[in-house]
Amino acid sequence: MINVAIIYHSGYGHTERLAQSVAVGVRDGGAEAGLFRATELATPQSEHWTTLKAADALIFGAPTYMGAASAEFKKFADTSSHVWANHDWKDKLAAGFTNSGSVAGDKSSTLNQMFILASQHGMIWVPPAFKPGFSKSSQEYDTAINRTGFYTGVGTQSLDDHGPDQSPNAADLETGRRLGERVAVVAHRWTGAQAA
Ligand SMILES: Cc1cc2nc3c(=O)[nH]c(=O)nc-3n(C[C@H](O)[C@H](O)[C@H](O)COP(=O)(O)O)c2cc1C
Repeated sequence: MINVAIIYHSGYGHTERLAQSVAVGVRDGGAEAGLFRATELATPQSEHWTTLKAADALIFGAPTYMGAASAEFKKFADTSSHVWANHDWKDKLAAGFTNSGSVAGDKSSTLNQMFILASQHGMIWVPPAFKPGFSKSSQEYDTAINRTGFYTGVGTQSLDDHGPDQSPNAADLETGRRLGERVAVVAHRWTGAQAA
């Protein structure tokens, strides 16, 4: 069975909600989903590195803090240099998601960081391939899929005065779910495995 690992950080829970939706999508795509906190992968001694080595795809997730992935996610990325040395992740699929308070908020920087991390590992990047859902007067910002209009990965918006039980909204969570589903579907094509 295809195995997809989602490695994420979330300081206040909003990105964690998104990560959970991405995991639902992976399962909807017929694959197994594992959720891993980046803080549990802060040292090379973590047992989770073995699990990641066996995965078919890795999906990276982090909040955008000060125009970049959070420091905890960056710590995980830096620690991954020990598997970079062995090319453990070469030819695995990769994708990314981020959440932040502003509509834009420099989320592109975080998604580019994840794309570069994947490229340094020799991974194959899977963009969401969703059209921007809010670019016509007939569309509603609050209900649009990919309402923030990113192509590199999924970028959602949570309101700073709302808790993770309220925000990101249903459309953003659905956008994350679709990313997980897409990665699972592409992983089946890439590996030739049958969907479960
Ligand atoms: C230290 C810090 C820096 C932040 N920087 C940004 C930023 O650059 N752009 C933005 O849109 N929001 C920014 N925010 C808002 C967060 O992205 C937002 O609160 C998000 O929901 C946090 O996700 P989390 O709950 O998963 O930690 C920042 C928040 C914090 C705490």
